[in-house]
Amino acid sequence: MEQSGVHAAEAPIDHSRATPMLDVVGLSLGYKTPAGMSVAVRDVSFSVRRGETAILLGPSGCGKSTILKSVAGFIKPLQGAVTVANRKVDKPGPDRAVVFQEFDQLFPWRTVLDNVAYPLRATGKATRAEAQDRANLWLGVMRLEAAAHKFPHQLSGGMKQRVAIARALALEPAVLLMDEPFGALDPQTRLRLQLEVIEVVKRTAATVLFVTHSIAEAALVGHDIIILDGSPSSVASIVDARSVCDPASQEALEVGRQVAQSMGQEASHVIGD
Ligand SMILES: Nc1ncnc2c1ncn2[C@@H]1O[C@H](COP(=O)(O)OP(=O)(O)OP(=O)(O)O)[C@@H](O)[C@H]1O
Repeated sequence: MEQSGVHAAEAPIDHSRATPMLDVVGLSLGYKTPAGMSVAVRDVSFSVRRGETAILLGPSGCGKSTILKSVAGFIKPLQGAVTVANRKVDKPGPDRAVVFQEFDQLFPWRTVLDNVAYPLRATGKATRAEAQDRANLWLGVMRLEAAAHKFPHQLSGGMKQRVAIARALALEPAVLLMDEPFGALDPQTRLRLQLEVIEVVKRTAATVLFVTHSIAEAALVGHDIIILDGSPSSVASIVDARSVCDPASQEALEVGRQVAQSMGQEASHVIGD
């Protein structure tokens, strides 16, 4: 999103000219275990263009979160590299912000406003007054003005996730990383938040890497759907979902079918996932 803020990219993005913001090249990742190195991901390559959302999709345990953590800088590659805006990632940094699935990722002792403002001050991105202004702005974007002075325990799960998203976006990261952010929500709230995130991503030209194991969510939220398979996993295929605007549309069904086929699943699974 780079210094754009909310005002930035209200103009539509010309995707044909969009350049990669995130590049993952030949990435292999693993975990040290008592029995030796356990390789989780092998030779994964993909890129995410500026202002677009890429989905990591695949069965449980295929390495989606592992890749996301590596992009965040928490896990070092065994091989290959991650670059964000042409800078190699070797540790966590302010150019990447992460939203997790868990509702308890907020500071319980801080108000909603302060949850969003505090990281801006702590990272030196803003003075106290600027941080408050920016936090108020982003609470507005996520329709949370009325909750500004509440504490996390007074919020619903969906509201907590919206605060976590506002907090991440307020940092104006080059890449926003989302690890199943709506996985613990009821279907109705989940759909509402999916549509809100799509709208905010469009307005702010955020570049997003989004983990899910829902085909329907992938088809709705993503521009590209990166399908992982195998053990250790690698990229099985990448499906273009740019045609999908409505979860109930023919286009959504068609993309869902393509994805299901790549994952070796029955197309009927798509509708109910
Ligand atoms: N800390 C760890 N130590 C050892 N192995 C791990 C660790 N974390 C994950 N793994 C293993 O790495 C592989 C990939 O896990 P990961 O959590 O990235 O998968 P995932 O696709 O995100 O799964 P899910 O959809 O269930 O969240 C799995 O085999 C998992 O058991």
